[in-house]
Amino acid sequence: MAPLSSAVSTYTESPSRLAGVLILGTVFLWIAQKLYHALTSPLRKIPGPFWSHVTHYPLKWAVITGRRTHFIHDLHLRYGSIVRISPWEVACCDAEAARTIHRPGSGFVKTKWYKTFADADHEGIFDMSDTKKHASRRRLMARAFSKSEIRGRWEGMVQEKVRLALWRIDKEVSDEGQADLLKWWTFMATDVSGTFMFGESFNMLEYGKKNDYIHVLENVIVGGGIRAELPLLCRIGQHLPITACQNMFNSTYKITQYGTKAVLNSRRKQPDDSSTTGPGTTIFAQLDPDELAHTAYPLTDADINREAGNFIVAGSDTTAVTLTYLTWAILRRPSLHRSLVREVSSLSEPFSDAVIEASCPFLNASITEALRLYGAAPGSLPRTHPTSPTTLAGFTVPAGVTVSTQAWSLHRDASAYPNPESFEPERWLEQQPGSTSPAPSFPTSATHFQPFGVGPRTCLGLHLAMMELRVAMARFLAAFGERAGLAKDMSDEEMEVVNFFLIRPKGERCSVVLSEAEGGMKELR
Ligand code: HEM
Repeated sequence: MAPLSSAVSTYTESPSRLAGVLILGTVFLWIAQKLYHALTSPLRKIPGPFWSHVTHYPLKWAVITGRRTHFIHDLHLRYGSIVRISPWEVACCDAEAARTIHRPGSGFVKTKWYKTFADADHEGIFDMSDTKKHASRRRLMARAFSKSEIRGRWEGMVQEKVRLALWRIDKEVSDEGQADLLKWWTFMATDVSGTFMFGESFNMLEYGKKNDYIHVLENVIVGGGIRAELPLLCRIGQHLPITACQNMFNSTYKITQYGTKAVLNSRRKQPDDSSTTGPGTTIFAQLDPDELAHTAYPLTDADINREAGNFIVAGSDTTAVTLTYLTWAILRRPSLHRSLVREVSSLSEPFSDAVIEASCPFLNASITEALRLYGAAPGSLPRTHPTSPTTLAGFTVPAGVTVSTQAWSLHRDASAYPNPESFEPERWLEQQPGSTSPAPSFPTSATHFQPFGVGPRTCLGLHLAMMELRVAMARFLAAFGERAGLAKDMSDEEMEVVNFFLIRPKGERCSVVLSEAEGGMKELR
């Protein structure tokens, strides 16, 4: 017994040695537990890098550095259409698997990632995981967000905001030599969203500079993306005495404050409740009256407040960023730019969204192509099946595991899109038999095209977003024609994509110039 008691007394008399032994012991147990998990995990047969068996930190690093979509895409290129990206998460880039996960009645639900992202004490349509409650909320909203209602009630407002944005772009070029499209498209989309959800424009286009609200909006998306993946980092950041951290991680409650306007304005009477023409007060004043009367989940003021916050976050930067990349991609290709100017100049004024959709095949194909390469929300859409294992791309994925699909990779699958990284609107044009002009084919149901998500959780604002993209791009081309071009100091590197749930250009701007030409800008204001 003597040697043992002397060993024990050596450690108790030397606290630093004892601490060393405890640390070594803890590290040993941690490694043993990780190895045990790696060797016994039901995910161990799914292809993936060795680290994915034991840690999620390489993935989390990609999140913090704004490269999550690229990181997962590289893993798909190396390991195939199904890949393990962390000890408990699997990514699929397989059209059939995407259908299995997202089809109605699949049993897959949104994971708690969405609740952490939304960071609200009251759930909304974006983060609901109860499928019955979600279906009821969608039915309530379906009529107000339908294409005919969106066009009938809101097109005039969208056309007006677009005109104002173009006028501001023209003026900024006159005053400063160039104009920042990312800024003006963001102001335009935010003013549209404000009027649509809250019944009041933020007047960003009139003020012409970022206000507190825009900063909140920028923070809420980046902060939400980081919070959802690294909650601990966010909890620490919230309490650090650093303004940038506090703004980033505490911004959700400010969005909710704006939501009270939506509640007040939605109570105002509609000019004409029954018709699908005429302006709206807010989108919440146009919900389906039958559903409102009979739903098992009535819409309270707190719900309206929450949904208004959801919609403004979901609907502003998404549209603005996609539109910025669309304009940039067109201006980089002079021959495409020329064709589009020609196509739009054949429209007679005042042309409507319906006319653009029906008469501008090249423009519609360019929008589709921009959504393929630069749709603003191309990242993982995490889902889980709470009760059953599922076979995906030939592998069994147990119940409770997070599975995700990312449009970024599906849209870059060379088997569906030859030369996938290249912006080629022509790939969406089909020659109709007997016709000399191309016709657009917008494959909304195609399994390899999911810029707005897919299945019952597909984007609610799709028709509003598409109308903004069409009207803004057509009016830009009509107003500036071939005078518009990228500023000389704009590099491709500045437009490289960074990804914090949504994507953004790395350089945070997209500057354009307008060359001198007879006549100046056409028909604005
Ligand atoms: C180009 C613009 C837009 C893009 C690329 C886009 C993309 C998406 C995507 C990919 C989803 C699916 C998210 C998921 O399944 O996890 C989604 C959902 C959603 N989007 Fe959009 N969106 C855009 C514009 C808008 C607009 C203008 C609104 C206006 C209200 C909006 C409202 C929503 C809502 C409420 C959801 C959640 C739907 C649900 O879970 O039932 N989006 N969007």
